[in-house]
Amino acid sequence: MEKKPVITVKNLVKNYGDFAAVRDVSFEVYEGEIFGLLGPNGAGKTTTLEIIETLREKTSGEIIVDGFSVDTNADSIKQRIGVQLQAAGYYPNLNLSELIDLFSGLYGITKKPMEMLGKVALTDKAKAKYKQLSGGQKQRFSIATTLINNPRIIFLDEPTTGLDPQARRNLWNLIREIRDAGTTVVITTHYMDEAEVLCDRVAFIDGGKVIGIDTPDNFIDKLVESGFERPKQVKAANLEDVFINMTGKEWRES
Ligand SMILES: Nc1ncnc2c1ncn2[C@@H]1O[C@H](COP(=O)(O)OP(=O)(O)OP(=O)(O)O)[C@@H](O)[C@H]1O
Repeated sequence: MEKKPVITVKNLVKNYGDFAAVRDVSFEVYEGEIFGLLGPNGAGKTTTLEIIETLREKTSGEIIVDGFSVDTNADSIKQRIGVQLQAAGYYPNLNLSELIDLFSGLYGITKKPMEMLGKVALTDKAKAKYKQLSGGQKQRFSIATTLINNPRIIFLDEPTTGLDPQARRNLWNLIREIRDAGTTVVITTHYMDEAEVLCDRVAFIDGGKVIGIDTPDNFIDKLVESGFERPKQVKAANLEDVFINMTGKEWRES
């Protein structure tokens, strides 16, 4: 199948004063994939994402999102993407249903709150306030808000940080469903197990530069071919398997 780029980043540079946070980043994200940006703290992932999202100015380079340049068509890009709000953006006195109404109004569109909440299995929480939700429910609600404007691409910055193993798996399934429904997903994560099972392709960023880009499988195969071996025989299960086995495979939220 022909891979069609939906995001093109060419020679992106971002300096904060004398400090070069992004040094020369180039990559493409293909339509319909889950694309992971991986790298150590401070590598420049969030800066890169925020520039693509038109929330931050670049120093130089070229960025095209769904055919539009961030330089000349930032508004068209904003209409085509979904970005997670920081928790502070959720007005404390409104319930989930009212928040969806509010955000729909900001986009100038009408969306049925129950339909949006249904996409993330939160209809029974329609009358709850954001602060009353569990960590997993908060993340799911936040993902629902990224879908309100029927975006072509959504951006998820560390969406599973702090979640328990079941909630994490539940969120992976949700993200896969969103991709399968035709939305491209760009995600950052510090969990390599998550990137391995979830991402179609990943880019490693370090010191403001892309140091590798490929499918997780290809990266692992190449490392093994190079003679790499794990220092210790890996056990057939790990502590996370024990956790899931003891607390039940089904996701729950008490
Ligand atoms: N507004 C700013 N002013 C100055 N320096 C900044 C600013 N924002 C980010 N930086 C610096 O730019 C570098 C890249 O930060 P960025 O947040 O993009 O990294 P990251 O890869 O997302 O890290 P993390 O994994 O910790 O979220 C860091 O050294 C950071 O301190």
